[in-house]
Formats: sequence, C-alpha cells, structure tokens
Amino acid sequence: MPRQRVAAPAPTVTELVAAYQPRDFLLTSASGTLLGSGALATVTGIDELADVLSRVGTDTGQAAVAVGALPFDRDAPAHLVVPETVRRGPAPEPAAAPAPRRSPLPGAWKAVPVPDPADHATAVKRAITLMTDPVAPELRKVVLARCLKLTGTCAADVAAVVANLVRADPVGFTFAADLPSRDAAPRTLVGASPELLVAKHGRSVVSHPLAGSAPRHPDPVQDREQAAALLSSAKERAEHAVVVEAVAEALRPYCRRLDVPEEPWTVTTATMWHLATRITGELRDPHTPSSLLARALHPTPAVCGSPTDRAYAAIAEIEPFDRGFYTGAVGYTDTAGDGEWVVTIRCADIHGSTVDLFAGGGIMPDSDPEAELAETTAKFRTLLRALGVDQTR
Ligand SMILES: C=C(O[C@H]1C=CC=C(C(=O)O)[C@@H]1O)C(=O)O
Repeated sequence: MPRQRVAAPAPTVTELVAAYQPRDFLLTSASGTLLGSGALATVTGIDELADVLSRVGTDTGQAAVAVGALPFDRDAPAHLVVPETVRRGPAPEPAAAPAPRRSPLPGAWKAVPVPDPADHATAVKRAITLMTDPVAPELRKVVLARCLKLTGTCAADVAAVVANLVRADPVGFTFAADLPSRDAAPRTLVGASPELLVAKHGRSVVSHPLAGSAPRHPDPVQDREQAAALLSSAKERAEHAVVVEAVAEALRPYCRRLDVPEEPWTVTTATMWHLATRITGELRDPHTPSSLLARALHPTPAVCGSPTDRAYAAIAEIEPFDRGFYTGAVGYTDTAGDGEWVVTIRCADIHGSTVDLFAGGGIMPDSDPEAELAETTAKFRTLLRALGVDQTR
C-alpha cells in the first residue's frame, strides 16, 4: 500500500506559505492550512480518486488526503493528486500574515483584455436578450466572465502572489493548485476565494454561497452605505436567491437535516462586498465524500446560472474564451470523506510569464451592462494587487 507522509504541523501559517513551491498544493481557510507536496498518484475523475485514495495509508495512521482542482466544465478532466507529503498548520490571522513580497511580475508587462471591455457590455446585453426572449423564457440567470491576459518579460513568482494574497485577505480561502501543463513549466491556479462550495466533517456539512456584489469604498461611511444598498437591492437579492435555492436543492438528498436561512447577510473581502447565506446540514451518511458533494453542487448558479444547462449553453455561445479551472473548485478530501472545496473565483492561471486573470458576475434580466463591467473590473483588483500590477479596466 503506498504511504503518505504526514509531516509535523507547522506552528504558523507564515511557515507553511514560505514552504510553498510551484507544483505544491496550498489551501488556507478558517479551519486551518494544508500544504501537499509530491504526487503518489494523479487522477482526472472523482470516482477514480475515491478508489485510489482507499488504497493509500499514512505513516502516522491518520486519514490520507487527496487534493486538487475541478474545472468549470463538468465533462473536462479534473486534476486530483494524492500528495507524497501533507503538512497542516493553523488558519491565517491578520497579525501572523506573511510579510509582503512586492514584485511577483517584475519588469514590463502587457495586458490584453478578452473580450474588450466594451464587448463585455455587449455580451451582457446579449444575455439579457436571451433571458427576456418571450419564445424561450426559462433562462433566469447567466454568469458572464472576462479574462485579462498579462504577459511579463520573465516568469511570475507564484509563491510571492500566494504570500501577498494571504496577507491581503487573511479570512479568505487562499489557494494554489498545480494544473496540467503544456510544457515543462509549472502551471498554477492561484487565488483568494471568498466562497465555500462545501465543507464536510463527520455528519456536518456547510456551504456558504455568495451572489450579489458591490465594490468596497475607501471611505468607511460610503463603504457601509455600499453594503446597505447591496442588502436592500431587489435585483441583487433575486440573483442571490437563485443560488441559495440551487445549493439547498443539491444538498437536500444527502441530508437528514438542512438549515437554510431566509435572509442573506453581507460578507467582505479586501475589494468586494457580497450577499452570503450559510447553509448547514447533517448528512444521512457520514462517509459521503466531500468530493462527491462538491461534484453534486457544481456548477452552482453563482458561477454558471439557472437553469444550469441553459445557462451553460449561453456561456458557451457568448464567452470568447475557455474558462479552464476558473469557476471550478479546489480543495481536499480524506479517506473518511472529510474535506473542504472552495469555488475558484478571484484567481489567475499562471504559466511561466503568462498570467490569465478571470472575473465574472451574475447577469439578471434587469442588469445594467455598464455596472456589470465595473463589477468585473473591481473583482480583478484582488489578483492585480497581489501581482503588484496597476491596471484600471
Ligand atoms: C463569478 C464570480 O463571482 C461570483 C461569486 C460572488 C458574487 C458574484 C456576483 O455577484 O455576480 C458571482 O456570482 C467572480 O468573482 O468571478
């Protein structure tokens, strides 16, 4: 039986972040930090993963862990790894955050938005036309994204991006997941997501979907006004409700109890406000793997739309790029099925000197195309700041 090494826990998150190297897997969350290195096995599907993981032991007798990334397209291959070594540590705390490393993308770089910002506004109008079509009225919501392609003169320093993200948003889920690469250079999905797709421990299951957004304001009074306006906006609440409904529906068959709060609340990142609902439940079967729950939930209308198939088709028609692992999920699961999966938003796909940033937003029939464009611009800031890059649109 292959053996996974369980290293002694790190005393601080700073130590684990400093130990991170390209090709490793790192995830920080309020429940702790996990670093996985090396690969005992790599698979492309969740069923295959359960099979492989069941044959792995650890040198300490603890449950073995698998980590990895699921793409947006449910039919595309996932990238799931049973690491050789796993090391855990505490959750990030603001005071314990690693010191900033300022220049992950040094020298000159060029930025190409895909599509052009004006064309994103046109894409939003197209989605609204589809949603208001009297002949096919069933499409309720579509999430449309855009990509910002940065090219530098030398390879981006992924470890520095990770350290900067943890520092900027210690309460978020900072992640770095190795992806299949076209050449010898590592390819990494790096981000700081505010959205928990699913966490499962024993019988307990939690999902914390987000939808409905407003940018942060530097002035504290105006910042609070932004949050209050978000919480009282009928359009944003309707956009949020579609997601809560779908998450509850997907979890219900697995649960003997499910609590779905009636009212959303607001959560913040360093750059955005969001409407959020914390859904909690008790599983019928405590051995249900967290990866299976992630697959059952994905893609929620926070990243795709509703109904899923119609929204997926609209995205395929309108978006001029392949999302890859953006709006998928990253996370881990262990042999007991316990684990955590976060939605891969506020992230970049980094491959050598190429950095593809992604940002999207939920489009409703009453969306304003210019406001939707501005929302994606604000969402890019999480990664742009971590990269030390100044780009306004
Ligand atoms: C698709 C993204 O955000 C989703 C998550 C939170 C709020 C969202 C919104 O308000 O549109 C999106 O549904 C993204 O950041 O790229």
